[in-house]
Amino acid sequence: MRKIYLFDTTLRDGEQSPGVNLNTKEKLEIAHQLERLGIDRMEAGFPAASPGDLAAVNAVAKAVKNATVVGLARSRVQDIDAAYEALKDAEDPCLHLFLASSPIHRQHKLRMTKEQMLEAAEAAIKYAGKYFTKIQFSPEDAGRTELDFLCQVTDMAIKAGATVVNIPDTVGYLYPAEFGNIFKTLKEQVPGIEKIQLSAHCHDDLGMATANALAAVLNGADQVEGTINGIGERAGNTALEEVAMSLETRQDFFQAKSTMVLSEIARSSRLVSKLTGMVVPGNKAIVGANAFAHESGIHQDGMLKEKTTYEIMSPETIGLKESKLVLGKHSGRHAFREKLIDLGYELSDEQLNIAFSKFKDLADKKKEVSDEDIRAFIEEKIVDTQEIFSLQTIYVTYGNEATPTAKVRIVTHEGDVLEQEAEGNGSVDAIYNAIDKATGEEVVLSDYSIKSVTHGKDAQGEVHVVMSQDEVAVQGRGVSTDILEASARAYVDALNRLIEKRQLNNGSRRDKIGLV
Ligand SMILES: CC(=O)SCCNC(=O)CCNC(=O)[C@H](O)C(C)(C)COP(=O)(O)OP(=O)(O)OC[C@H]1O[C@@H](n2cnc3c(N)ncnc32)[C@H](O)[C@@H]1OP(=O)(O)O
Ligand SMILES: CC(C)C(=O)C(=O)O
Repeated sequence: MRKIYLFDTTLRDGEQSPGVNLNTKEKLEIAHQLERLGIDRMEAGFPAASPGDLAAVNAVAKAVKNATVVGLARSRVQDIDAAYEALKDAEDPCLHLFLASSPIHRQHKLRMTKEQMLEAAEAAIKYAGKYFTKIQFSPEDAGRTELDFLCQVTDMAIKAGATVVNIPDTVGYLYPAEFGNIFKTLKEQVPGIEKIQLSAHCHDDLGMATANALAAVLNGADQVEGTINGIGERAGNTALEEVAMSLETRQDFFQAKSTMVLSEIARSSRLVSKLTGMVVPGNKAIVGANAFAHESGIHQDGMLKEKTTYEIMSPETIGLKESKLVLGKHSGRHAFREKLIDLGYELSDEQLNIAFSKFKDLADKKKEVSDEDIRAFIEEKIVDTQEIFSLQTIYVTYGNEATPTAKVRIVTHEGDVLEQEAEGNGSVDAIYNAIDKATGEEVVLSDYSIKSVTHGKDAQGEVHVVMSQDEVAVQGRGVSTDILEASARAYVDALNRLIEKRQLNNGSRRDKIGLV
């Protein structure tokens, strides 16, 4: 197996993400985590950018013992001097020099001819050779550079003393076959190429940063550059966790490996996200919240039977506890039953069917059904199988200048339909008056409270009521994504408990119910 060196530039190119600014303490925290992650080389910053960055690179250079610490510099004396100042205390320092080689950059940005570019880069590499034994040279925008000129640049860099030549697809322009071909060509055509390491630095403008880096590996690259979570200038860089997991998962194909400590991936991702403020998208490969989550019934059933049906990697490998089966509107009975068992509910098949249809109703209203949601409706509905009254529909008319009215339809356990309409001093009061009229019950409501049991905009509201009749007091509870529905359910629940109690004491008073 060939070893692929990992060069992390979270602290340099990653920090170039708009809005990201890491202070020395934060850079040190990430640097230490990168050491735990087993990164070979880490680019700590661009010392000539500011005194603050010079100090931060210096702090990382002093602190890091298990990786090469790299500083970036333009091909200018003052940048190289600043980098030397920053890296002089490192155990294993490396200078990263760059100068653009593409026609667009030569003509418009540097205003240099090919010859001037070659001369300036050569002079810089030679000057840096006085201070550094490890020098990486990058022809910026190599991806859009004439291939024969890129061979010339690489040849010059090797002869001037570079130890690594890094090929950047600076603007994420190339396709994997094209990028791979650059490495193949350099390997075939540049004399002495075997004396140095070749490296790939890709950007994700067309979503191909990882694919391009892996194409480079297949064509002889020794090193891949990237960042944690793929952060970086514009659309970002190759995500190193994607490269390491690709090499691990498809060893059969790549015949190469990295020494990344895979179980530190999740922790590294969380730390970088926290300190940079860059949220990891849920669907991000490897480290997104959904990368090991399954929502649909058929997938969940497959996962419960054999995980490899829908997972090519295991979450434990990257330091996560386990895969998640997320309950939502696409979930099926297998996953639902498993969740109930996890939550400590053992239901009969009949109860499971009732609960499953309740769950589907709720899932139609909510994006994701949480454990609290399930507990709420299981405790509300399954425990209470004896329903004298069940609420079928409510309609409420409300306007701040009109009297609220409510119309309810209730079905009794014998199948009778009770429908009534009433006014009230508020929507809830109107609902309760309509239920009283429909059921014929005379009760005193002594308490009403409402709270949210789940989170977010589609949270479920839980209503508690306390009512009494002839000195018998009961509580009722109702849960719904709609607070008026939760209020109605709590009231009907309390009525059912009241009647149950009364039946136990006195026998049935169904004669009082006003049927429609
Ligand atoms: C592809 C990459 O990611 S490269 C790294 C990009 N990162 C950064 O730029 C972050 C740090 N940069 C900075 O803080 C500033 O740009 C500095 C301190 C480096 C330079 O600032 P300034 O001196 O004000 O120059 P400014 O950034 O406006 O312009 C860049 C100059 O460097 C030149 N330049 C660009 N790249 C190189 C290079 N590799 N070698 C030599 N000169 C270069 C430009 O042609 C331009 O020169 P000019 O002033 O003669 O026209
Ligand atoms: C400095 C170089 C390697 C760079 O960041 C790029 O070209 O994207």
